[in-house]
Amino acid sequence: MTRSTDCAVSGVLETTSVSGDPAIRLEQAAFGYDGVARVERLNLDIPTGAAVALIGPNGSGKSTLLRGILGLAENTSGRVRVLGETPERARSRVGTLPQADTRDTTLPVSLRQVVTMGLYRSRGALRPIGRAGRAAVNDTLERVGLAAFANRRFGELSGGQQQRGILARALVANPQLLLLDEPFNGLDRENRDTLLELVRELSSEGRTLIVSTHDLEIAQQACTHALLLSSGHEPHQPGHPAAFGLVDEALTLGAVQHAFQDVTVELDQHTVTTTRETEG
Ligand SMILES: Nc1ncnc2c1ncn2[C@@H]1O[C@H](COP(=O)(O)OP(=O)(O)OP(=O)(O)O)[C@@H](O)[C@H]1O
Repeated sequence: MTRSTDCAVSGVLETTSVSGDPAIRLEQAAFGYDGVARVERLNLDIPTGAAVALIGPNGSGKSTLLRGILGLAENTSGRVRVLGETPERARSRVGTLPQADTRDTTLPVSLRQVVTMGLYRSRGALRPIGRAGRAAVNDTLERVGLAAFANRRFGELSGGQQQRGILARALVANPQLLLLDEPFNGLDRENRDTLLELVRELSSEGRTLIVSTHDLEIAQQACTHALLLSSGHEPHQPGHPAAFGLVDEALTLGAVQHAFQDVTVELDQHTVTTTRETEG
């Protein structure tokens, strides 16, 4: 099936070919809060198995879009289908990694307990985890390289280890779709590379991922597709897509300039200082 994206930029990918059922279908969708759209004009299919870099300046609506896909931000207009269902019904099959600054690291819980929480979404908190659940927690901790830290208090782990622990929580229930909100923020080179490798692996297993990031190099290294959001050009105007498609085709200089406006961005390892454009 072929559908058109609602791209505001000429010269970027206008049409994306998609085969099979998309993991996410957005039809003129908008998401926001208290009846006010914060990101809009979303008209695209995210193919099953794609790893999508979600890129855009601060306030362009990346987190709001991810929350909308989870059914946690209002779908103020249009239609959204996630894994063939409404966001609320699909939620138990979706793993999430929220932004690091939204975490409470003061709670007296171990890393193992944090990862185990990832099983509650699909099973409910009252059902015992059982042997299979404990094995899933151990395997997932092994996978993210944190088996040796299982009983360590979560708040005592380094930022990079916490990030991998939260990823393990997202992975433990074997989700088909993963939404990672700025997972690379604040990571040193080693943790960044480990996480990059994990993202590639998860994608090669056929899972669909959306990874929000400010780093275009990460998008190019780990993702198949890119969705570039532009902030509204007037204050309080909702964000909207500037480009969507295969990563090399969507991340053109024109699309990046349109999305980032006055911000300095990195493109193909060269620093590009973009200038404000008026929308044509
Ligand atoms: N809970 C909320 N209630 C009302 N408005 C909100 C809420 N959360 C975010 N917003 C507003 O929605 C807009 C988009 O915010 P959002 O956090 O989705 O952007 P973002 O692209 O993820 O930004 P950043 O890169 O800074 O995380 C902003 O204007 C923000 O102030």
